[in-house]
Amino acid sequence: MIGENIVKSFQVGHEKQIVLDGVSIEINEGEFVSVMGPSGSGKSTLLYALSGMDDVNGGKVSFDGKDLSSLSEKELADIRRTKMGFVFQQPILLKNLNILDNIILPAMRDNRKSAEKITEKARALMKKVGIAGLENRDITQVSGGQLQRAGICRALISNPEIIFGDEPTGALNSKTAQEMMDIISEINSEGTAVILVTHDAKVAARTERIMFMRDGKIVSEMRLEKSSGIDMEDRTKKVMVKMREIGI
Ligand SMILES: Nc1ncnc2c1ncn2[C@@H]1O[C@H](COP(=O)(O)OP(=O)(O)OP(=O)(O)O)[C@@H](O)[C@H]1O
Repeated sequence: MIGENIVKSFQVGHEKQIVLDGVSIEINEGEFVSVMGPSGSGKSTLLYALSGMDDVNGGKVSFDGKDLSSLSEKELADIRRTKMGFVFQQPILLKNLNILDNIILPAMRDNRKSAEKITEKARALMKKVGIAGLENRDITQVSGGQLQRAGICRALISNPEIIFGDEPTGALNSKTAQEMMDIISEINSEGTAVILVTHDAKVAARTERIMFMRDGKIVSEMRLEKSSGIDMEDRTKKVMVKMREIGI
């Protein structure tokens, strides 16, 4: 996925507010990237631009060699549904469906797959993230951490190439957040690229590359090794030093 010189502005009253001011970013296959920066620096807007959820005012976003702006609404929706997965701070699940039906919903629109196969996959994912047995629960009958795990299963049901996470651990306590990061790291180690926005140095320290944003620009970048077997405390400290250095 390549974003070249992305510009995004919003009209607020008579004023035009530039929120992304020429951002270029490349995410390689299977990479694990995070975006940090002060509130309002444009992190979520960048995720929306890269995933085609929002159009851009300048520059170009390409995915699998295709310029997103050249695609029809349907082509774009198909790419989002089959190649991209989304995890938000609060999972967007439907109230009138149980957990299992919420997870399988995006894949049920794919005519090439049988409902049985999709359900099988959903059950395997639920087991993997530790929520097996909650299939028939209503979304109001599970904890925040369990709901977030269901959101991850839903994001993974179509085997996406990339997962976009907008503060995926933001609403969780620190223990559950780390468990969630274990799951996301495992998904990444199996080949899915991940880009996530976070305020948490501990979360960013789990990734391989951190992009730091300020006022709609990427102002710095930090590379870390693949995280397995590395002292996370030391890694987190390094991220915090960098944050302090650039004033975040
Ligand atoms: N639809 C919109 N209309 C007008 N302004 C918007 C819109 N969406 C975002 N903005 C503005 O763009 C700026 C960047 O917002 P964005 O949500 O990308 O920031 P962020 O870095 O993700 O912040 P946070 O860490 O608080 O979530 C903010 O000033 C916000 O008010």
